[in-house]
Amino acid sequence: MPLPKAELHLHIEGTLEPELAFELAARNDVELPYADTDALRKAYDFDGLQSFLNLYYELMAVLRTERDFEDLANAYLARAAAQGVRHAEIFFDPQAHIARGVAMATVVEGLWRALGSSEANHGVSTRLIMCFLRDESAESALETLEAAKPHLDRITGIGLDSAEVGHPPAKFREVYEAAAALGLRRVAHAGEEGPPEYITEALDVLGVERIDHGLRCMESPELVERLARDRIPLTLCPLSNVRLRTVDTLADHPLPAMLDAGLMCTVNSDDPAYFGGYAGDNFEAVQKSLGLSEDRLRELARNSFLASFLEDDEERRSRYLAEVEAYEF
Ligand code: HPA
Ligand SMILES: [Zn+2]
Repeated sequence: MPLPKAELHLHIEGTLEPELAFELAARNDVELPYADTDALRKAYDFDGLQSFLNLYYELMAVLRTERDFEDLANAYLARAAAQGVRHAEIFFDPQAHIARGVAMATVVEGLWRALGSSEANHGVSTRLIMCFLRDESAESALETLEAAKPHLDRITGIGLDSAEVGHPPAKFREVYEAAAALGLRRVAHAGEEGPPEYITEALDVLGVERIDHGLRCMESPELVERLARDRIPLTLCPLSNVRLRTVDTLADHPLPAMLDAGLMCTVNSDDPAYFGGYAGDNFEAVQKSLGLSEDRLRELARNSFLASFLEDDEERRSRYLAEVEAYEF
């Protein structure tokens, strides 16, 4: 039995495996510019975030109907469950779909068909986090929040993703304030490719409760001290960092130094179909390459539940935490 864990950094569009991409392309009569799954997999050779994002947005063309989003989410939940994920807080990128003529309702209700029955079907509790694309305008983010208003019973929080450098968090101050007023939880990608200042800005200007990635905090001792003191969760994605060349190899990943510095780290998969592994694969990879002790692995699993948005279900959180403490390696 794998170590029980929560996944807090997972883009549902990044779980689109080549086989499902071709299945949906056939179903929706969409032509993909790749001969087959092998040819597509050969395109998974990224030299940074933008080269990945180009393919990530291109493949979304196959997602058209509620059923497509439902199938995508069910495929992820089944794989995640098999790797010990007991709770998943799932990002989605509505602007990337609305721009292609796919309505917010199609995306959210399609995902919900899988998420709403996930506990019964997969034994995984879920939350949905709507991300704004930071390389789109602040006005577009506000329009997206407006479009989401009929669906807020399905949506727990907001996030910020896509191309980071040149798009500082403060650009989205207004939409984060509006979302907070609606009772939405707030997270943001920061310090993946962007500088440590973006992490500080996400905390101070956007009021985020967790930082997605946050790797580059290690360049600022003052920031590390603050993040550790305030127990700000960082949702790290080790295999993603290697594939997007944020670190050279897994053995060079700063996770051990981050844990030693007292940072509240969690381990997640980001876009598992593209980066070579799901949540459990990421745990296994850091265990093997970084020699993390069982205590450290248990700490990472414990952190994932402590950092999750389960405040409305503390009984469940306690149950998950008890599973972590009782786990035998
Ligand atoms: O790793 C990522 N970083 C930024 N934006 C993203 N959108 C999907 N995955 C990512
Ligand atoms: Zn991400």
